[in-house]
Amino acid sequence: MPKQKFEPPQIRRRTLSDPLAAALLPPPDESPIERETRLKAEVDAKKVSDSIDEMIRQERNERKKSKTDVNVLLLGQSESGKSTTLKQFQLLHSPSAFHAERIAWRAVIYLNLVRSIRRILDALAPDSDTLDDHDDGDSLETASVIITSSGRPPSAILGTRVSKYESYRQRLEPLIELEENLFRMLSTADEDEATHLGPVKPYSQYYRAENAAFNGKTGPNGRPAPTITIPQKRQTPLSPNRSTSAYAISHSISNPSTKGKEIAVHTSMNWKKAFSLGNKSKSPKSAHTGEIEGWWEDPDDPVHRLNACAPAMLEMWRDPQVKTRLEEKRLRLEESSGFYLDEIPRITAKKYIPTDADVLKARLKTMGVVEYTFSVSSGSNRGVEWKIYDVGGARNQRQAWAPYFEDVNAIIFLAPISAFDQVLTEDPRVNRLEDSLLLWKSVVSNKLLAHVNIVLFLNKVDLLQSKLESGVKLSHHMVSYGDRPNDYDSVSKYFRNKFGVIHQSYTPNKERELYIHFTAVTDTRRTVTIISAVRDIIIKGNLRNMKLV
Ligand SMILES: Nc1nc2c(ncn2[C@@H]2O[C@H](COP(=O)(O)OP(=O)(O)OP(=O)(O)O)[C@@H](O)[C@H]2O)c(=O)[nH]1
Ligand SMILES: [Mg+2]
Repeated sequence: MPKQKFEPPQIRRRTLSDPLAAALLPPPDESPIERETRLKAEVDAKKVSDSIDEMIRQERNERKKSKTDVNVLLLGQSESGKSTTLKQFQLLHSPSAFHAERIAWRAVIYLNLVRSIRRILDALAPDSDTLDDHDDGDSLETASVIITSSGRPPSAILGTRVSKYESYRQRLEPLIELEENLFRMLSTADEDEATHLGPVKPYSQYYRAENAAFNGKTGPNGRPAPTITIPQKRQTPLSPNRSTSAYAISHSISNPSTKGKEIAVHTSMNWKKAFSLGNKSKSPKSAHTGEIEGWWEDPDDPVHRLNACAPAMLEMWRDPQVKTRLEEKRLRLEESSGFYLDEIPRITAKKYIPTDADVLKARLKTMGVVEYTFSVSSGSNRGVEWKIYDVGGARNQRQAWAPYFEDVNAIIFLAPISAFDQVLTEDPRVNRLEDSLLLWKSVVSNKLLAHVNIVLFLNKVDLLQSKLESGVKLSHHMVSYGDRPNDYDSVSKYFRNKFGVIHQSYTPNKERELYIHFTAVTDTRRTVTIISAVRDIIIKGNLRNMKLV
């Protein structure tokens, strides 16, 4: 090996070109005593400098340790249960605010019920046998439809005739008009609120347009203010007529050609006010005591129409021929707003006030991002400020997620494992479970999220259980399941393993622990326990990450 050349002049020249280095050079005529003094001064200066560095480091650590914010992002496909999870957090941490808002959900619950009725009528219609279920994107949203190779439910071709169909249709006709009217009312209840129809724009477009679509309104951190979307079958015109009662029925707005469109209602601070059915609605307390007149005194309130139609609704829902027909069409209304059908007399009562459970089950599609802040007043998490972000899970909403990845400390990912036999509303060619698995893979493999704690909620286990018990076979929809037993234990373990393996294989951080819970987030008792456990996991994970930084 050739000897390396030593070239001091060059080095010296380069060093001298650096004014700081030149200033630090010892004087050329330095005596030994001066040199000793200088070196000692240098050692002392280094000690001071090191102790300052140490102080800064300690201060930074302290600051991190006392940092009180925990940001949690709820992720998952549409209808996975994110907003329901958020409602559980609200119910647990701000129960009085949650109760105060129950009344505002009345309109949404009415809409959910009326939609179920319309879907039953659609399914009973004699000519519906000739329809391919995919024609109606709306019905795919929540109904479980098993698709055969021909693309049609197997028994839909030869179906039971419901002898009283025509009578039901006529008696329930007022509800179809009421549905349209409720949409119109919700979207115009507050004149100051921006309301818009049509497809949802990606996040970037909202940003670029400087929130033109939101009338210039922005949420915290300059991010677009959130909106909530109610899926609807028919689009209604948006010409508020403030001179008439908010509930007056218009017979001229029916427009079936626009079915499947969605209506978006702005959800800045006033959205719940907008949903409170006008200024006739009174607090639950006054409703009970009867001190003040309530909405039921208003002849135009939707409750009267619902109340009048209740006997027909009840009769239809209990009709054995209807049950058989729905089974034939494989329309599983219990997976969506169907649960209100079991409560028709209570929900259509004139003085109906939604219960906590009703609110938890009310379905409103999220558009944009909803933020909820709370702090815990006792226990080891005391003083910690939590921010939970609930995003829209539909495909056209997912661009809005990325800006939240930067500050997030933990993700709760929801995968509805009951959905193995369903397809996406936004793309009926895609199986919902497959979409969940792909989404899961992209979240766990994301490098930006490498040090973010992830908690997985395998959700809707109640529906999974009843689906399996009713005989729906997982292997018909996931060939890889093979001939394993079709019971809840085996199926749930299979899903747990499937999601676990994806995390293990794709996470950029092999140290990351994955926490998996089987959940039914509409069930408050079960969910409260899980939320407490999750809070502790997140706090511990956060502390661990701080020590690593
Ligand atoms: N039976 C049952 N229903 C559930 C469960 N979780 C959510 N739901 C219902 O499923 C529907 C959809 O839930 P959401 O919380 O609105 O879903 P999301 O993930 O917020 O949906 P997007 O806002 O569209 O992204 C609601 O009607 C919920 O009540 C569950 O575990 N069991
Ligand atoms: Mg939601």
